[in-house]
Amino acid sequence: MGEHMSDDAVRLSSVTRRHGSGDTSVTALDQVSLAFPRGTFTAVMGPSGSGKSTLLQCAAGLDRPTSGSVTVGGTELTGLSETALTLLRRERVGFVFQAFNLVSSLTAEQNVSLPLRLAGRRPDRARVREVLRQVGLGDRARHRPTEMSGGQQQRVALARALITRPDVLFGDEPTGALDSRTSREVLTLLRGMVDRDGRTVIMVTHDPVAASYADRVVLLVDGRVDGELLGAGADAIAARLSGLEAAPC
Ligand SMILES: Nc1ncnc2c1ncn2[C@@H]1O[C@H](COP(=O)(O)OP(=O)(O)OP(=O)(O)O)[C@@H](O)[C@H]1O
Repeated sequence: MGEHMSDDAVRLSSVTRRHGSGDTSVTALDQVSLAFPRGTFTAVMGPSGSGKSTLLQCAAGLDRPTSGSVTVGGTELTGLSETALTLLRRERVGFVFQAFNLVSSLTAEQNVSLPLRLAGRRPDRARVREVLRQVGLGDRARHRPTEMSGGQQQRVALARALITRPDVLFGDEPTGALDSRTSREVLTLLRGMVDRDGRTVIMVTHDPVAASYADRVVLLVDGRVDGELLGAGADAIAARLSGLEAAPC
């Protein structure tokens, strides 16, 4: 198979990430193997400190595993130079965070164009407008973040993440700062990107309602995969999580 022919947008094989050394070392991820097939929406959940952010960071090439391997769109990240990793993150990976991280002095359109400019590419105005239309902000292209609601700002961040047509979109608590109605709007957009456009979404969340929009919930406990829920509703997810939180250490 050619390197872009993989059915998995992201794959982790026996990924271990240890911080520090000796007695004080912390194993944030312990032999984690997971595949994220193209065109699927996965939520990553687990108690605080279970390794969710570390998983996301390793999967996105922002952090390097101590051992094991990660592939994004069929490209093996182990052994890539910092420059190659930076390029990969710029072109093949999209991010949305809890804090929208928009540049306040720039309009929506300029914020969305930014990843292309950083990559030294000339932004195609029609494409920028098209992506803004896809997130329902076709009429806000000239607005600055301060002139928009939280939900609108997160949709600009989504458009910015999608402008390079990434292999995978990562969300670290993307609805954490939004009220429940606005969260639902953003989650419905993410769901639509997977269903309509075949995109791949991997999202860390603490919210069972947000996780219920995913096809699959991966549960982490102490840096290990503790199980998965497929097509589960918010109540079933909440029940499973409360079982984890109550478990003795
Ligand atoms: N840079 C670091 N140095 C030392 N330990 C770290 C570092 N980053 C993470 N850890 C530890 O690794 C473990 C996993 O952390 P991680 O942030 O991935 O968990 P999390 O599930 O995302 O937690 P939360 O839900 O609280 O954000 C924790 O014990 C954490 O203290």
